[in-house]
Amino acid sequence: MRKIIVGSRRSKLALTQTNQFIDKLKAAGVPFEFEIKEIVTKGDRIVDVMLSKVGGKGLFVKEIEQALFAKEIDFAVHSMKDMPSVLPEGLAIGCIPEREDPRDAYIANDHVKLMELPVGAVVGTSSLRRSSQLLLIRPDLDIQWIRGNIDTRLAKLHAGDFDAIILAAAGLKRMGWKDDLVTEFMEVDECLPAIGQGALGIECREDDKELMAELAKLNDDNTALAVNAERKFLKDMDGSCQVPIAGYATVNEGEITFTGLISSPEADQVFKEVAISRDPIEAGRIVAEKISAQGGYELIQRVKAESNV
Ligand SMILES: NCc1[nH]cc(CCC(=O)O)c1CC(=O)O
Repeated sequence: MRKIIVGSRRSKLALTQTNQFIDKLKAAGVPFEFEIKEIVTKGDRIVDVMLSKVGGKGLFVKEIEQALFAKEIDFAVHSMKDMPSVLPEGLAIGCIPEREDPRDAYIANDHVKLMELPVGAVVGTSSLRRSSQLLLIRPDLDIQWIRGNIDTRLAKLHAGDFDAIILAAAGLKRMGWKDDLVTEFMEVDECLPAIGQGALGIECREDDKELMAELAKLNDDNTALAVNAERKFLKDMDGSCQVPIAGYATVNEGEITFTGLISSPEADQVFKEVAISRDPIEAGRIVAEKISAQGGYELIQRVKAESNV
């Protein structure tokens, strides 16, 4: 029986996601043995710098992709939202399993609701996407950067460093946290999720046909359609962590409804558009075109130029 080496970052969330996916493969009767090989990525080593300042998305995947090319590993389980919009030549997404909750979770000390926080309350997030959308609802909040894994962030919250924090619901649920930890789940129309949030992407070598065929068994067609629309938007907007970018698609009987958003970091300029199509690429492209036509593309270029000086 072929032994598949699975690469994983060594964070608790990454290892949990990897183990849960391997369990699903086993339950589907996939005829392989599995061994996990832990890989430390640049993103794991940088803890105190704002991610958007040090190069964004690629940080968590580069070392893993090198290990794939070197055949040290056969596949890796990524959070889709950490994956750049274009994969290197020779690598492929073997499957996109069913999506977890895509929403952001607002967690406050004493469960004080977002609209009931005192003026100037301190909210922790390290995501420009979350902070800019939060400022649209509560412009008075004092948003401060928070880094570290889920446990670290919760500890900082409970120690009183913050009045509230925002985390992805998917990470919390996969780690086994119960819903009562969360003060409010932010609905997607008030805080549009990150591209791919809640979804996993299984990355492998494109020429490993034997593995690709087995991975395909765990593909969730609707999640894949939705994520493809979201990632087309990301690609067309030339998205990077420097600009708040968000996107979320749902699929109903083959029809994809995709909403994309770009905003300035200060949230004084926000572009949000919707497209409906049966083709995910078209859905993503139309929203990107609409937003670009209104000045969204210039906004991205401006923010990029400013952050490079
Ligand atoms: N940015 C890190 C990251 N990448 C994926 C998740 C959670 C799981 C997911 O979104 O699929 C998280 C944590 C968070 O944003 O709270």
